[in-house]
Amino acid sequence: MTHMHVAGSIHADAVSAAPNWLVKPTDANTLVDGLWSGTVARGDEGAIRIGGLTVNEIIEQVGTPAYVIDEVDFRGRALTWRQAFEDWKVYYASKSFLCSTVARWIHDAGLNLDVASMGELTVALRAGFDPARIGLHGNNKSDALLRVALTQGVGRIVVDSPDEIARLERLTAELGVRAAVQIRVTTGVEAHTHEYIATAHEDQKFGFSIAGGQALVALVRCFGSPNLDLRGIHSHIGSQIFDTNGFEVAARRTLRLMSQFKEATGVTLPELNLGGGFGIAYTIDDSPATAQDLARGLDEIIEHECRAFGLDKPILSVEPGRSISGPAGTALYTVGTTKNVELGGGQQRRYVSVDGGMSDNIRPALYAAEYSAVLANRVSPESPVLSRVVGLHCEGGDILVRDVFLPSDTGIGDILAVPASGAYSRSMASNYNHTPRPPVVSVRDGRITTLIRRETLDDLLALDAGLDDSFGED
Ligand SMILES: Cc1ncc(COP(=O)(O)O)c(C=O)c1O
Ligand SMILES: N[C@@H](CCCC[NH3+])C(=O)O
Repeated sequence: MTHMHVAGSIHADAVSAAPNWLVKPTDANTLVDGLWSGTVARGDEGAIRIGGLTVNEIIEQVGTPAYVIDEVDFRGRALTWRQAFEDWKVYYASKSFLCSTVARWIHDAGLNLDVASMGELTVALRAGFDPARIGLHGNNKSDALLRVALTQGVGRIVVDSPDEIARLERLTAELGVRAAVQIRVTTGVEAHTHEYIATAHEDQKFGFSIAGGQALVALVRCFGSPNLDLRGIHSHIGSQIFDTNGFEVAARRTLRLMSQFKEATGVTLPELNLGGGFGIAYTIDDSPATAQDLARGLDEIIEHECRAFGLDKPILSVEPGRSISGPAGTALYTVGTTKNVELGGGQQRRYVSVDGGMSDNIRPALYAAEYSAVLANRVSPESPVLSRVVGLHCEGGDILVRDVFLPSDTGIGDILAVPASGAYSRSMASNYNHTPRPPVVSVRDGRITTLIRRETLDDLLALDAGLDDSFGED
């Protein structure tokens, strides 16, 4: 199995060599392979085209900032994951991006769906997603959420704590139903990613510890519980991970736990879910594995470990989110102001302010995540200069792209395109500074479809219970 570099597009102290995206390119207009969704290319007129439309045509209809999903790319990726992991169940992690249309695309492609809140579950059910193909996550699921899951027939509930086991026992008895459950375990794997998105080390909130013994206790307790149908184990080690060693260690530790459970009860657990977290390319330094390579590698690991523990191969699942939705999305912004800052030693940095910012992409501020950007509405013959793409919010840390070379004449009214913006951008967007959230549109064969409309100031004002309705009227 391939062993990739660690940290990917997230700044980590461990990254020592200067990243390639800090090397001045000969032509800043080039669209680097691997960063853009499938139909993106520069048209003859120089503007970027997505789904058969130039960005100029797209923004004429939807404005900026906007998230643009390349429908063919998104649906193609979903299908690729399902085909690559053919004997596995593939759950699309809806937290990366969900709306009713996306839920239907995922359903049509034959994938299952991972939801982690009442909101995500509600969108999925309202979109008509088969509840039996939904897995429910969360470290603090409320009675109300569990009730909906149990009454609607959600396929798997991934149990995260002893309190939740008790809650499920009470609710299943009350409702007269059984719940198919997996136990979320922490494997102690230190995933090589930003600490905020690593989830399998011991000192964090998710799951039952294998090393501490709580995971085995939880499994045995659920096994003995008449209304709980214990199906297996769930492990998720973190997100934006390139180094597959972590999955290997997690597989070994979860299978060892399965063999301990077999020793204790005589029963082989039928299912193992290895979670998501597979890295994607945000900059030219990221080289993610293909779904086919990942499937082959994970299969080999599981088969090897099952032989070693004398276990039958369980029914396996993965839960990719970012690797399906991320590369399919491009964010478009309009440049509003620029300024040059002297860095010393004759160096300059050009600040390029756009009409969005940390409210539509919090990842750079939250994880020091790196992104790329290009001038999208035209090509420029001017020399590339070191630039920083910043937003319009009242924060010095309101950075969208920390370091990028843009043509020196990039200026007011130009459009910037940021690739790999389909995951955890809209889904983590906020209304900071009372900023309405951008729309999400899909494009395909020259046609634009609104998936989520642009929020308006009226949407925001409607929540303000203290406002006089007649404000602004004559
Ligand atoms: C339980 C679980 N499954 C799947 C995912 C999807 O992760 P990613 O979008 O990085 O593939 C996450 C998010 O990290 C998660 O918490
Ligand atoms: N939100 C994170 C991923 C982790 C979320 C799920 N555990 C990101 O943007 O990378």
